[in-house]
Amino acid sequence: MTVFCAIGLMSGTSMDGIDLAMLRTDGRDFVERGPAGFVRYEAAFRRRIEAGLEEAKRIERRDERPGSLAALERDITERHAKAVDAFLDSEAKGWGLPQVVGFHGQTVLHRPHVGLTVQLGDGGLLARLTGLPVVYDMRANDMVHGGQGAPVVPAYHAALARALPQPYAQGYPVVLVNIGGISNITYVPRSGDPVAFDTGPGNALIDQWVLREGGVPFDADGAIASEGGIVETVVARYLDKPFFAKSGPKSLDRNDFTLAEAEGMDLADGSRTLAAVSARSILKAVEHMPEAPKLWIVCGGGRKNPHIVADLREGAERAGAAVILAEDAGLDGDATEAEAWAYLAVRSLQGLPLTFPTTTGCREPVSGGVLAKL
Ligand SMILES: Nc1ncnc2c1ncn2[C@@H]1O[C@H](COP(=O)(O)OP(=O)(O)OP(=O)(O)O)[C@@H](O)[C@H]1O
Ligand SMILES: CC(=O)N[C@H]1[C@@H]2OC[C@@H](O2)[C@@H](O)[C@@H]1O[C@H](C)C(=O)O
Repeated sequence: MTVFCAIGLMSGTSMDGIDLAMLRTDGRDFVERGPAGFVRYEAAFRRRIEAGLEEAKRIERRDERPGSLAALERDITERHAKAVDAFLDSEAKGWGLPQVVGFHGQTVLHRPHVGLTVQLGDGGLLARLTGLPVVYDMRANDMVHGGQGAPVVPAYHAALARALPQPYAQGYPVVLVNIGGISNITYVPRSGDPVAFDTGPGNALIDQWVLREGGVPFDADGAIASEGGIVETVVARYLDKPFFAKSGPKSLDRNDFTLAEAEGMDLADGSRTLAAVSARSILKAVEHMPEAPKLWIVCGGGRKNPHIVADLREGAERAGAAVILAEDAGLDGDATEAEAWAYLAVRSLQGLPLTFPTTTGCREPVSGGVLAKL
């Protein structure tokens, strides 16, 4: 068994900043989780990325960088390099020098139906700036092989689910749910391949709503939603969308769901209603799972919105399943995606599959990623 020390970097669809995490892993069953960190983007930079999403709509070939996107890609990469340097000097000090960096970059466009996914992130530049080998562009090869290009985290979710501490190790099928800007699930049966897909909007609509209606970037601890109620007609409008009737594999672009269905509510009702949309769209995913899960493990920033978690718990418990937070299972729900990128980089170095027919719809299990050496 060859164990690598790897660092993973994730800038997700919430566009709130860079998550960093360190792992020692063989890219298979052995995973020793290390320190994690986060560098927040200031509001002006988040707005630049948002503007970048608009410009990216013109992209037809994935290497095109129209308008400000080339400059944005360089700035995103430089920020990742600074984040790595600071992380190695602080949280990760003493954990050893990583042998590889797994670099997600920032998704600015995702159109799986035409085989196009674009992550801003210059792996070669990051390798030069950090002095470390970098594995990047880990979605593209999956698309070349007929996959959705997302979600890619399930290989790591499955490794975590197979190493759960007692009493949770009895709980199969286990579902790991990531409530990020968009939510995605990985269904892990007692044996066999994981099943995965995106489930719908996570926090992105809530963030957009509270920014527009209240001038704040997110509904911290669900405080705004606590003042409001669920408008069921709005929930129904969202859940009636054809996306929810489709079975997986399926994946979303951040702009596939908008606030169009939410217009007319006041700030608090909107926040509460969109939290319900987030939870119920995750629960609807059960319709597309091979069996009803026994245990849900919640990762991602949305687990800090108590309304999302309460709604999810209520629905899951009604179906006889338990809902726990990542931390209850000894995990770090903020770091899971960054850890996954570290894990996937090690798998990429070894030529192991990153994705499977049951996770992205690729024709056969495929590896991926591009290695930028020094
Ligand atoms: N204390 C909190 N209370 C409520 N919501 C929170 C809190 N902290 C974070 N969030 C939500 O979590 C979001 C960030 O989540 P996360 O970091 O998991 O997303 P991401 O990694 O960008 O997304 P994705 O998984 O889609 O790539 C924030 O934008 C916010 O909406
Ligand atoms: C194209 C893209 O960046 N998709 C993200 C997004 O954020 C959550 C969900 O949609 C998931 O499919 C994916 O990220 C996770 C990390 C993944 O690939 O597993």
